[in-house]
Amino acid sequence: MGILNSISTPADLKALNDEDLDALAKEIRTFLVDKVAATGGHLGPNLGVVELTIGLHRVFDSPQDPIIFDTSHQSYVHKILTGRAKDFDSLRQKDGLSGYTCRAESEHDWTESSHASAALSYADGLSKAKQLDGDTTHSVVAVVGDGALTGGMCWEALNNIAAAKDRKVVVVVNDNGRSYSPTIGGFAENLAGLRMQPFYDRFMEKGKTSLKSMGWVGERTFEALHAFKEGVKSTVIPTEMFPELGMKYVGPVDGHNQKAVDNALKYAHDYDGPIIVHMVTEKGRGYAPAEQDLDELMHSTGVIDPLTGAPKSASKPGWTSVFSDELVKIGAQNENVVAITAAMAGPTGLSKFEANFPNRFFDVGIAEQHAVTSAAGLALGGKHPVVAIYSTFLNRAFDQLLMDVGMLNQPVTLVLDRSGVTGSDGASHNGVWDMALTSIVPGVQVAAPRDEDSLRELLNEAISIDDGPTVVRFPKGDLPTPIVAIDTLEDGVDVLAYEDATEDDAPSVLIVAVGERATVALEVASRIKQHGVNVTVVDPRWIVPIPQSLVALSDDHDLVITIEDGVIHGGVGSLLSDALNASEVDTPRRQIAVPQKYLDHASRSEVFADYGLDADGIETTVVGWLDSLFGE
Ligand SMILES: Cc1ncc(C[n+]2csc(CCOP(=O)(O)OP(=O)(O)O)c2C)c(N)n1
Ligand SMILES: CC(=O)[C@@H](O)[C@H](O)COP(=O)(O)O
Ligand SMILES: [Mg+2]
Repeated sequence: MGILNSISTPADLKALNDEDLDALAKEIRTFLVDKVAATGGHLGPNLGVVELTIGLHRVFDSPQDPIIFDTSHQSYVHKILTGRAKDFDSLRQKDGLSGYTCRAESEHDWTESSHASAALSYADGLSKAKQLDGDTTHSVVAVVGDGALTGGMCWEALNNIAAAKDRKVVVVVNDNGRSYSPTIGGFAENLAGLRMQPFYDRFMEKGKTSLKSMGWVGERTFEALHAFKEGVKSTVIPTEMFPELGMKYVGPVDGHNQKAVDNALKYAHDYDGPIIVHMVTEKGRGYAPAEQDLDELMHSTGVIDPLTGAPKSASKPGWTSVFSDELVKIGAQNENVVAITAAMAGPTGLSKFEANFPNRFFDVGIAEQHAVTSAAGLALGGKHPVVAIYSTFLNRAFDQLLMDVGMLNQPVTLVLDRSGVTGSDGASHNGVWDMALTSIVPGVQVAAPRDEDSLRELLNEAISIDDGPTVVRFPKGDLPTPIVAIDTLEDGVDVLAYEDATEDDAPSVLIVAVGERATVALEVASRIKQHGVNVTVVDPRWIVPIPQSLVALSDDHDLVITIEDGVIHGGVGSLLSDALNASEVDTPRRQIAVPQKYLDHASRSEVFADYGLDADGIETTVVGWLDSLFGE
């Protein structure tokens, strides 16, 4: 690690010679494998941007030239080169290094949301601010993946960036042909065409003389052409791409040839206007287990053996695998059921459905807004679409749910994996907003399963509903121990427990447990009955609209507590309180929910402990309420 240890700021990169640069890239790859194998993280994406990121920090002067990473899961090399190599043992851990760019960590980090396709919009705005401040020398650089480029915001931004010929915005397309799986769609095919276009043919048409007349770029291209004929794909072609946008295009550049990378970025740095640099890279490059992971090229790994890439701990069947299995069963029985993913078939459990029903499976790219409204279109055509996306990414498609699906009462089922606190991916990945958001949609029905059986039941129930949108939400991770209801009320609410205090005429507490929170609710009930209260625990199963039996039950109790894994504002607790108000039921109500804030990264259990959302914390809070309400 001789060279890497000598790099503490990007300035240290500028003096390195070719040999040292080559050695540095090798050392960074070794470092990435060693560190990420131990912590888990986005190994594949970062192995693919080593030379690209070195080039960025050699050519541009961060942070005066802001560098914005789209999604920023591929910003580990950027962090290494900006003085944070020493922190990688704490990657994605509580109080440790974030897995995404983080302004609190460094002046070199500008953004923090891990939601894709936003970097170009940030860059457009930042460059406008610079222009207003009279800064016409610095560039704003946005690194965007081919996957993220399938997101609509990118094209909204490009439309604006391309129009401002006097703003130095450098769009670096990190084209590895992959989201998780191969990137799909017309644009992706276009990029692939460019990626595969043998530069050689094109130049031969143009004639070498014309190239030589093109000055520096022509000379470099001519040299590269000869290099390419020996199989090295590194060339710089200033051609028009995106003709409808009129943006200058440089590339395709071999994103692992440091000289070609530096040349292309230098050209972009010196170019007085908006420019696209198309870098062709390989996700997982240089680490055989990643290169051999043909499904996802180790897009995201848990803790692995660095030598073999094998997971250190076997994954247990989780919520996603149950959904995956049940949807295939439903698809076999109902040919109108179709499935949609936004570039995440594997992580959302749709791969089995795709394998079984390829014609009824649609991957729309990282395009959640399009996914939801195209689902409305499929529903208008008589299908029952199941849109499987992570809860946090539904935020992107709220208007589409509200106006394109809900207003037309279309039978679209949204299956929201990673609902609730996910933890290690930080604030923008917690799926804590979906209950507050979806419950706004008139006519929507939202279900929250507590275990495997209820997930299977509720998924079937949701897909059988054909007069409006339905939502099924479940958390990340392993399945809880099954919880069997001891009773079921007329509107489907499951009674999970009656815990009786020993004291006569003890106050009665109703706990409404939302989804997976049923497990902790039962634990809390068994504890608080020791404090002289009778406790009933129920699981609504369908949480929107609020089941009417909860209103009657609340009226029969001295205190009603909702426990949910979602933000407190607009969650089930709020909805139940609204329903009680509407029925003039004045039973005291309290909410155990995620606070209305952006939560720093930590494990799910650490976040729960920090915010009093684990059994101990909930018990403490509830006992406080009991004392203040019923204390002697
Ligand atoms: C709006 C949104 N949808 C989905 C994701 C999940 N996600 C994270 S990275 C990724 C693939 C990104 O592909 P690309 O932009 O090509 O970057 P690469 O990993 O190839 O470097 C996806 C789908 C996300 N972060 N944001
Ligand atoms: C960067 C991104 O959005 C995802 O790759 C994210 O890391 C989700 O990870 P899990 O699939 O482990 O929840
Ligand atoms: Mg990609």
